[in-house]
Amino acid sequence: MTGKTLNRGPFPATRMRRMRRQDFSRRLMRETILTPSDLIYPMFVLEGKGQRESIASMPGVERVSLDLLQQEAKHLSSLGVPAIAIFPVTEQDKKTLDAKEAYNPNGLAQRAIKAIKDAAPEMGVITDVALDPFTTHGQDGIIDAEGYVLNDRTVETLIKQAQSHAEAGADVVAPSDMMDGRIGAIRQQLEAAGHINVCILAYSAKYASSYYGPFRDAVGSASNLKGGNKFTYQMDPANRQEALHEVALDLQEGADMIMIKPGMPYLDIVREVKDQFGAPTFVYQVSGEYAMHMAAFQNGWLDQEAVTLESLNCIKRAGADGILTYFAKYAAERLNS
Ligand SMILES: NCc1[nH]cc(CCC(=O)O)c1CC(=O)O
Ligand SMILES: [Mg+2]
Repeated sequence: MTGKTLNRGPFPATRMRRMRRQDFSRRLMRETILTPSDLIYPMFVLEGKGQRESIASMPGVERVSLDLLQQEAKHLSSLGVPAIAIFPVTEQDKKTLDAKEAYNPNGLAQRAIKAIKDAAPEMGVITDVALDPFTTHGQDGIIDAEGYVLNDRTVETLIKQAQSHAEAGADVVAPSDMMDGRIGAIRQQLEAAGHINVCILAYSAKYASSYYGPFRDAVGSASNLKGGNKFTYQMDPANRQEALHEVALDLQEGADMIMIKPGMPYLDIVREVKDQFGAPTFVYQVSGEYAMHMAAFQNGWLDQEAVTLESLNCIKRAGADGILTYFAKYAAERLNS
């Protein structure tokens, strides 16, 4: 090193740091701005009154009865969160092999829809169309003697479930089951029944992910599943082109919105789907993603506010028009403050 002069090279005409130097110019060049309007809050609902249960693997998330759901809906509405996605916790004795509780007009999900609409009519209500909360084995469909999930037999039941949600007042039905042809079948049924303005949010590229563990604890399907998996219908995490194929089919069949799930490990898929189709694209930051963030926050290893908002902002930057996240309420509170 001694005796050598520093070669500075040509004087830089472009200094990228000029625009980063002050807050005003950082704000002017910011490409992605997260707002409460980007967020959808998934909520677990329970029977009863004044009931509130915590979920060990999802600190800060609770299962709540319908009266508390109504209070939450009003609060979320005042924060500017546009929609709630509801997930019923079905009592064990209502689970059957044919999952008929899924389309009970007085079922918990159907009453939850009405409860939200009564309390906060402006709140968008999104329902989960899938059979796993209603089957004794925790699979998303009707099974044969070998335990294989039967596609067309399951779709027959999903149609009834979606229609019952529409009749209860759902704005959006969201099939999360990954049966083939269900979007077209549900669309046809809704049209025939006069529910022409009910939207379909298709979980189009839903991967067979191990990040769903805490959700299965939350809805109580983990114990029913008995260590089983969903590899015969959900997608292999190794696949990319298959996701594009799935999205293309769901859009052809009449989906209004499509979803990629999980979120953060799958943002390459989000970008590609958004670029290729340009349709309203949603991302589910799932229970396992929430759990690992919370574990780090609770240990003091990561800063909760900064990391939460960064994670959501990055999902939006990747191409999401909206994000289902258990951080929706927290993030909207932070964004409003
Ligand atoms: N139809 C089931 C369903 N709907 C939403 C989730 C997962 C959501 C999450 O992990 O937050 C799952 C779990 C699964 O497929 O087993
Ligand atoms: Mg499909």
